[in-house]
Amino acid sequence: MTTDQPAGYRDPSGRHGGLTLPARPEPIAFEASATALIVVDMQNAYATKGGYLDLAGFDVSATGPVIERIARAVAAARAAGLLVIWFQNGWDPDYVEAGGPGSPNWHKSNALKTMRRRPEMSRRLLSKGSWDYALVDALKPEPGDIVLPKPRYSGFYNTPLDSMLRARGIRTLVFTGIATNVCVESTLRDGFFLEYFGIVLADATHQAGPPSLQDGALLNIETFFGWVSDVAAFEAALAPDEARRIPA
Ligand SMILES: C/C(=C/NC(N)=O)C(=O)O
Repeated sequence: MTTDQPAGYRDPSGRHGGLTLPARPEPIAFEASATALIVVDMQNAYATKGGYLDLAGFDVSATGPVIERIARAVAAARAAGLLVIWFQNGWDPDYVEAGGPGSPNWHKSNALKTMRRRPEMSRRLLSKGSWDYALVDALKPEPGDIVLPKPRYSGFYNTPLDSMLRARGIRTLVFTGIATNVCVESTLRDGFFLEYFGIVLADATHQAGPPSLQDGALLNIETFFGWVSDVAAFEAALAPDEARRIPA
């Protein structure tokens, strides 16, 4: 849906843009040139059987359709000229970046806990260069995209993400990926504090844990931190005007 605002218009409230995305709790305006699509941690670790989440006992059996919908969102974003950013979560093979016992990450990371329980997995889970760390085969960054390694759940923590976004005038972040209740929500929350407008495409995300965590994360986001939409609505909002016109 287009508005009659002039090109380049910036609403001082930040809710700028000539495009409108139907979303909960209300539609949100955005501008393609000021929006990035973020694909969170679509690595074998999180989306493939035999990867970290699966080995740690989390259900990854429903990630196939999520991968397909992420591919659709990426294609729609690229066609409309949006910046696409791929997060990759993990650490060096010696896990120095993971922090030792002095870091809460060492105590809470289920990947690190799994490796402590099963030493034969050591250096395999979420370590840079491993199959587990690699993005799933079906999703491929292209030239012009940004691939951003991150060492903690939030993509803003100890990464150049904020300056990369500011340098490009990005104000709206559209999230896809895994896990809704961990790295997606953590990054969207940090973005909220840094004045970014965060939108989750719910059907292009998947939780770590029971489905109640997906529902809880989405409800929390739409109530307190951002907006929740879906891939079909995102595609329709980005479709060229002619595609939106109803035939006579
Ligand atoms: C549980 C978990 C989630 N990561 C994510 N990408 O949301 C982890 O990294 O341990």
